[in-house]
Amino acid sequence: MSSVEGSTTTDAVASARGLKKIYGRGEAEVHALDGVDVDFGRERFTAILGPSGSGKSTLMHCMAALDTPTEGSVVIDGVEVAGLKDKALTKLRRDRIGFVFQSFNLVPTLSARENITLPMDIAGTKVDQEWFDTVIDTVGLRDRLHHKPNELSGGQQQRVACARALASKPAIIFADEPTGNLDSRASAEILGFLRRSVDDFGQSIVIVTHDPVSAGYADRALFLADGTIVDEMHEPTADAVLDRMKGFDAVGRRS
Ligand SMILES: Nc1ncnc2c1ncn2[C@@H]1O[C@H](COP(=O)(O)OP(=O)(O)OP(=O)(O)O)[C@@H](O)[C@H]1O
Repeated sequence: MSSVEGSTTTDAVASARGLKKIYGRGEAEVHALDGVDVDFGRERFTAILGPSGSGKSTLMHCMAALDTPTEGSVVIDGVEVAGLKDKALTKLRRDRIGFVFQSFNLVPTLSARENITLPMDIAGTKVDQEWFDTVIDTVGLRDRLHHKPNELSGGQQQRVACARALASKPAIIFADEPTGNLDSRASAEILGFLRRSVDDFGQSIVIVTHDPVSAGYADRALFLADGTIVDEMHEPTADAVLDRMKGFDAVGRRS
């Protein structure tokens, strides 16, 4: 087992065992994930950190069933992802997984409201109005619902993306550098909102971040290097995470 002791727990909403991802062949072969065992806790906020190229995005994409691992297993909310047929995979992604991208990924021709309800509209699921109201009030979007993405600031667009992820009450939300394109004030708003959705609504969240301050909002920080989990921290503070990151040398290993 290559993960650090303690990165697996019993009350997990998402788990990986022996996760490997190899890109390319022969001399161009890259082991982006090199045997990851990890559990993401239910109703917990987890941050994944690590140097550039350490495999953070690959791990997120494999966990969120957006990419297929070369080896190993991923279980989301009790469902083994490997071997699911297209229809079942689409249903898993739609019903149990939310994803927030660094670049917002909103549909430019739709209003904020339409973007938020789009996954449910496509699935033919009825929008739970009470929950919709709770979500948009929490992210402070009520007076922006009829605006198109290009009429919104970056922070507002990311709030729409977070509301879209939350609206279907997924088992877990993965967010890949959700504040990477935002200034510090908008970042704090988004992270505060993600934190509240864990504390108030019992949402489970995993984010990838380069930023120790962002990791400080999480319950747990995991550190990746060279495609494996090399360390973890419970109740991380920005200072403690910064100190830990200074312990990586140029290729990411603990110095
Ligand atoms: N589609 C791909 N084809 C080939 N190699 C890839 C591909 N995607 C990622 N890689 C390689 O896999 C490794 C891990 O990449 P990944 O994007 O997961 O790292 P990361 O930690 O998210 O990096 P960053 O912080 O820079 O976003 C890197 O060496 C990268 O070059």
